[in-house]
Amino acid sequence: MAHSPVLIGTRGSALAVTQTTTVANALSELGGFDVELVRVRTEGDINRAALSQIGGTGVFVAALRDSLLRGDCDVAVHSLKDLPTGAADGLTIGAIPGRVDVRDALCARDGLTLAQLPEGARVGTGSPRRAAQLRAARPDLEVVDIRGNVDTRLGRVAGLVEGAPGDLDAVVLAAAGLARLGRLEMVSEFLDPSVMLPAPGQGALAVECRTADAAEGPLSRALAAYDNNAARLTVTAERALLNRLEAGCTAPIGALATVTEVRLHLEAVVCSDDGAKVMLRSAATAELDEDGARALGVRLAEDLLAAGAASLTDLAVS
Ligand SMILES: NCc1[nH]cc(CCC(=O)O)c1CC(=O)O
Repeated sequence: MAHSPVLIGTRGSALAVTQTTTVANALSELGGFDVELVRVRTEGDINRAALSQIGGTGVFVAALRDSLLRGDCDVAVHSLKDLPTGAADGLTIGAIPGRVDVRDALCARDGLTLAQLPEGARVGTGSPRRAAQLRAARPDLEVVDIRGNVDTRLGRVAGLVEGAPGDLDAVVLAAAGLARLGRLEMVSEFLDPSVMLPAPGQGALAVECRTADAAEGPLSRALAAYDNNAARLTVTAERALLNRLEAGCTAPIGALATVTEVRLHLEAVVCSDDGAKVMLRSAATAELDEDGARALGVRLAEDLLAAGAASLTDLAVS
């Protein structure tokens, strides 16, 4: 084992391979071992149905986890926002690297901002969270359900990608994914979290490994060194909220934690999924430690439940 490379599992999409390569290089450098990428196809890549209809959470994740548990890879790299909040038997999140831009980004034709889009403009997103917040900001927009990888979605915007005719005025994508793919020039506006709260965990990666390998050895040391405290605290708070609401990554819930000098601040929104312009938004702060972060997420979730969050969206069914 000592001389064989550490096998790093990844989905096959351009975004996944880009972010996994970043992680693999960092771990190799920190741990002084060789790494090798292992591509794993996931249900989310194969199934073309609308993401919200594939059923259950973690469609991008299950195959990578199976591969870890079988020993086909030693480490799996996930986009954190795609990772179900429940613990996986025998697996541990060994590292959460520093977060990149957490915001959602509007990629519109002709450089238009959200405010500049003409009345009735067609905006594509497959995310109920983005759809609800778009409708709240601009009730006149026509929100169009789209799927596909980042390039496919950008190609839907008229005049944005050469050779793609495009049938939409804009799409909304995570700035993080666009940045990792070198496509930030497609962004016409970075949406402020006061308008569009990102998904819990957006802009963060999870480096998962077998629990037994997290305890000792070069891989465990590399993971510990790669872990970023602010990223772990903010993601812990956001995911504790999501978990308490018993919701998954397709629920119309936004959450963003930020570290101020001495406190952790968490803001969240629960949207109604019937297209009505109803949202519940709340915020709270806590001490800067992992228990405090978890408690903060639970507390804010309970505030939202007390305010009627469960009547806005079907929270128990992910
Ligand atoms: N649900 C798909 C997904 N999962 C992770 C990212 C990239 C952004 C990130 O790492 O948070 C994306 C694309 C998108 O939402 O635009």
